[in-house]
Amino acid sequence: MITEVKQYGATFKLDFSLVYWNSRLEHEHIRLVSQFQPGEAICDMFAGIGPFAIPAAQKGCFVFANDLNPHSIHYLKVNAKINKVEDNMIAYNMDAREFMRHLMTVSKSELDTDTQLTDILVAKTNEIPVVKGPSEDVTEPLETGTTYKEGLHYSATTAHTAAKRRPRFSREDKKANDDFTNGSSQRDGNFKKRIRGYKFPLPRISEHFDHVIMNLPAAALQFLDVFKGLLQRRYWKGSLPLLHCYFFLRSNETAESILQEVEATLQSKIPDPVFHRVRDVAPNKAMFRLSFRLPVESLVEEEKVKDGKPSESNL
Ligand SMILES: C[S@@+](CC[C@H](N)C(=O)[O-])C[C@H]1O[C@@H](n2cnc3c(N)ncnc32)[C@H](O)[C@@H]1O
Repeated sequence: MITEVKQYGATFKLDFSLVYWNSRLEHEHIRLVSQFQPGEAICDMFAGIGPFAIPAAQKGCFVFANDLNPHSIHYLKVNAKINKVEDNMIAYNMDAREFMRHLMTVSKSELDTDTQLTDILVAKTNEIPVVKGPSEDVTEPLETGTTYKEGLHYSATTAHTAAKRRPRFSREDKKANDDFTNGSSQRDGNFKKRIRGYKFPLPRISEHFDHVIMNLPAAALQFLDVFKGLLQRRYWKGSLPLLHCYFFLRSNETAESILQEVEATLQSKIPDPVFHRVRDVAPNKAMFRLSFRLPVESLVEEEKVKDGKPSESNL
C-alpha cells in the first residue's frame, strides 16, 4: 500500500508492505538530526526511506545513504526528489559493512596528486550478506541472493568541503548515479561505455565524515567491527566521526555491559559515551542510542590497508 507521511516538514512516500517505517521514531529522527551542522558529511548505514537522511540533507549536510533493501532505496530516491535534496545525497544499495568499506576505498594516486576530478569506479560483488533473525524493527531484505547494485567511488574534494560549497551535480551526473543505484541499466554495455572515464568533482569521503547513523537496533552493535582499522591515519583529516548506534537493551543487560561489548569490538576504551533511551518496545526491552566518537586507536596505518580492507595483522 503506497502512502505519504509527513515528519517535521519533510514528506515521505512509501509502500508499507515493502519498506520499514515507524512513526514512533519521529522524535528521535529529528533529535539526532538537530545535532548535525550544515556542511557536515553524514553516512547513514541503514537509511531506509530516509527519515534521518532527508532532514539532514534539508539542513545542508551531505548524506551518503545506504540500505540493503532495493525498495527502500527506490523510495529514498523518490523522497529525495519530493523534498528537493537530490543534490545533497547519494544513495547506495549494499550491505552496510560493504558500504562503509566501499566509501573508504582510497585511490592513492588520486589523493597523492590531489586531483579535483575522478573517474567513477564500479564496485561489484556477487553476494549479499543478509542480516538474519526476526525483529520487529528490522525489514528483511526482499531480494536475497541477488547481486549488489553498483555503487560509486568518491575521491575528489572532501564531503565536508563539497557540502559547504553546496555542489550542484549536473543532470548527467545524477543520471549516472540513478543508473547505478536503480539497477535498470547498470549492466548495459553502452551505459558502462558512456560513464567510463566520465569525470566530475566528488566529495573525498575517505578523508573525512562527521557522523555515522546506525539504526538497525537488532544488529547494529555487531556491525561496529567494520570501524576497526577502517580509517587510514595518513589520509584522515580533522576530528574522528561520531557514531550513533541503536540497540535494544533487555532486562538482563546494562549500559555498562553494552559499553564493554563495544569496547571489546573496537579493542579500545570509548571516551564519553552518551546513552539515550529512545522508547520502550516491550516490558523488558527498550530501544537506546549510544553516541560516541570513534576512538583514535581504530585508525589504521596506511601500509596495513589493502583494497580498502584492514589486513588480518591489524585487527
Ligand atoms: C530499523 S530500519 C531503519 C530505517 C530508517 N533509518 C529509520 O530510522 O526508520 C533498518 C533498515 O536497515 C536495512 N537493513 C537490514 N539489514 C541491512 C544490511 N545488512 N545492510 C544495510 N541495510 C540493512 C533494512 O532494510 C531497513 O531499512
